[in-house]
Amino acid sequence: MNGSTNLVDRITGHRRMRRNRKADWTRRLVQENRLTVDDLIWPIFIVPGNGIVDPIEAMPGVNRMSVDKAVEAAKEAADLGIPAIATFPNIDVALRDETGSHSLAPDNLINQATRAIKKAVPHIGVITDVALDPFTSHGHDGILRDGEIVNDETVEAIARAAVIQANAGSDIIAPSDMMDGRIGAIREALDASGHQTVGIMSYATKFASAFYGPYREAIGTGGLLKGDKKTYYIDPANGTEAIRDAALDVEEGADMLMVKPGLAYLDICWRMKEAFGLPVFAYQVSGEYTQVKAAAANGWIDGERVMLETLLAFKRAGCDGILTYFAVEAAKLLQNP
Ligand SMILES: NCc1[nH]cc(CCC(=O)O)c1CC(=O)O
Repeated sequence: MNGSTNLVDRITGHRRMRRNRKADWTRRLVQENRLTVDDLIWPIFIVPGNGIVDPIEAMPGVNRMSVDKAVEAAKEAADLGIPAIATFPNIDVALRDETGSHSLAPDNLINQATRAIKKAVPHIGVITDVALDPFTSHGHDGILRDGEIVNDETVEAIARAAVIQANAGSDIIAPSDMMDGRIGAIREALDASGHQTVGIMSYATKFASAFYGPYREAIGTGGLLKGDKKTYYIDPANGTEAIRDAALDVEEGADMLMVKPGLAYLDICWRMKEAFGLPVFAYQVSGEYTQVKAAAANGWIDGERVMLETLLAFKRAGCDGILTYFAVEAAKLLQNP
């Protein structure tokens, strides 16, 4: 067939997308988004004790670590160039109560971990979640009174806990509880206590999702949680409501925004970035991690490629970075592809 007058040339008018895809070098030249180690935040789980590395069954490759081991992990992350870690505690059940009061203990597990990590690895960022769920006997993120998660009292407690976390050396406070008014209250409390440089990464749009299952096993709230979190997390059906919720956090002084879960909410990532221009992070949560690991373990997908593809998808969706349990694995691959 005559190449210049063939059917496809007539249809496309000689515009062929495949020219830019024809070789590795053209593909590299036109690549729009790149994943780098600077995009990664590594969430880790802390348990009491010493020398403990306790595998989490539903999250193959992820462990609960005692503070000394968490310090080693933070060193490894820093050596790989990972900018920040996010810590989550699994505290003794005996220390959990209706109001999550142990969140206010200056020497609780999360604050111990922050102190130890900042002392040993000062140049890695430490992001601490300030929600009450690791500390409540019912597994909810707030104070439970007469079957209701009470907003304003929870906000007061969270703002106090934020100051205590900042005193321990936390660089960024990340409230994941979705109470109304918490960002403004935390900002005021931090500023009033001299922590003007401590940032706030708001879990601005956190959805009432089924993807959090393995995390609840990891911090030991799975069996405790009564009911669900639908009175404070966002309905997965609602995108516009999510943007409005994030807008309030921006007004109240959030420095960074987060979307959680990640992959099922890429539209929200994009809309947040467009709407506010603030740094936007996606949290690729436990259930997302587990899906990839489980399918890969069965030989049904190429786990490494799927991992990198999902992480890159967050960049394409406008995210500035990703909280991911894959952080170390991805960082190693990015160093030595
Ligand atoms: N404040 C709760 C909290 N903090 C982190 C996660 C989930 C993280 C994950 O699934 O990886 C959750 C959700 C929940 O248990 O309801």
